[in-house]
Amino acid sequence: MTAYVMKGVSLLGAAPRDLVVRDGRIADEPPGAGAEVIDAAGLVALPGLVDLHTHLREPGREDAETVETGSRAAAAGGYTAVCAMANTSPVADTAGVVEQVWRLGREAGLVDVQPIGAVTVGLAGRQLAELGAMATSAAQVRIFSDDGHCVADPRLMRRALEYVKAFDGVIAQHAEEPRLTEGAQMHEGEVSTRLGLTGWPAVAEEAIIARDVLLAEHVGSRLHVCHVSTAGSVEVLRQAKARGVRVTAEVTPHHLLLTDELATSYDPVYKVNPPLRTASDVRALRQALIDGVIDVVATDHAPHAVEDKECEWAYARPGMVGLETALPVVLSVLGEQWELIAERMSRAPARIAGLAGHGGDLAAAGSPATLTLVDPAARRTVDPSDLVSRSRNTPYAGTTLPGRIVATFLRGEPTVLDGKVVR
Ligand SMILES: NC(=O)N[C@@H](CC(=O)O)C(=O)O
Ligand SMILES: [Zn+2]
Repeated sequence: MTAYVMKGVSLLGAAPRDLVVRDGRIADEPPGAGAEVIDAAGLVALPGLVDLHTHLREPGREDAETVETGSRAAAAGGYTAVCAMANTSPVADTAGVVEQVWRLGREAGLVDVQPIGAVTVGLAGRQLAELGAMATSAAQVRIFSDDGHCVADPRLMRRALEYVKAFDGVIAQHAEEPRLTEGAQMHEGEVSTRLGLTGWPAVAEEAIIARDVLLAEHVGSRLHVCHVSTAGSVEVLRQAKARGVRVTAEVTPHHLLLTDELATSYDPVYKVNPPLRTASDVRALRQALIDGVIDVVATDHAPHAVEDKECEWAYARPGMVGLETALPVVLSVLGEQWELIAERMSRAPARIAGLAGHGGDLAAAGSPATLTLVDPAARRTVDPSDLVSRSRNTPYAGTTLPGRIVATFLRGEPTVLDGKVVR
């Protein structure tokens, strides 16, 4: 195994030093002859990023993304682990499907692909899927989600929370009261009124989060809230956390940066679920991320084929790709707060997903060399045709963002060097 020495690298913004990688780990002895030298002057090393919410589309929509192409996009974005959402076709609601995704991830070998299992059979919200069989499968599923759909039935949600408590699993909820979002096309507010589009009200998210934190408190189980998008949701979470409820939450890069005003273009690239909200929601989400009311930035990378996006707004699928722009967007929002970025994009998601070997301390000799090197001084104008992902539905085309991922290492092996995916 090749040894590496990263010359003049800054660990989370600290003074420059040399970082030696040997036998897959951070070493505190000299690299020895034959080590590859990486000129890392001006670069910042972060623990490899971990995404709790990635749609890899395999099995079923390999024309939009595969485990392999999504893994490549993840590595290019500085990720070393991704949690693959269950809304594939067939749905990841059996041990067989989660094992298939897990095995495809291992074969691609670029990031650790941790499958998420469905909560209910076929995401239909009627009966619990075989959570135990998925947990004890080779994929060792710990996170369950019907993402794309809400587990709307409170009795099923309660039973799911009870079931996973035995193995310290977590239910990740897509919080959307379906009766309040029938026919919804965008955020319900001033802009939707102006455009005459059916609105998706903030309360449809907030009502489910309020219910679910109470259920999680009652059961004493772990709840994770996917893609929090409103200021009101932040307040519900703040109160629940203050009471000691075992709840964690994520926000997407796009909800930290973009607003519902973009819908005035009628360009479906801005159509996403939950929808882009208002500027005051964006402000509340940023503050919650800084405060820790929101634990994690998760991409909700949602690749879609051209025919599903380049059509009329009403017919377009919701979702945007995000793996390759997540860190640049977060840098543009938070600035170079490296400790905070490492916590919200690597350590906290690794803890929530139970991914040992991710979110480690790069200053500690013996830690896995699972890391990413970022050039914070570089700026990049996003060109959809440059994306590594198989899909092109980025809302940032033509936008200039700070930060470039120069290299990514998974257990001492480079997956990205000089900004290019190695394999
Ligand atoms: N976020 C989206 O707009 N779409 C996701 C599903 C989801 O995360 O709800 C998808 O699978 O395309
Ligand atoms: Zn969702």
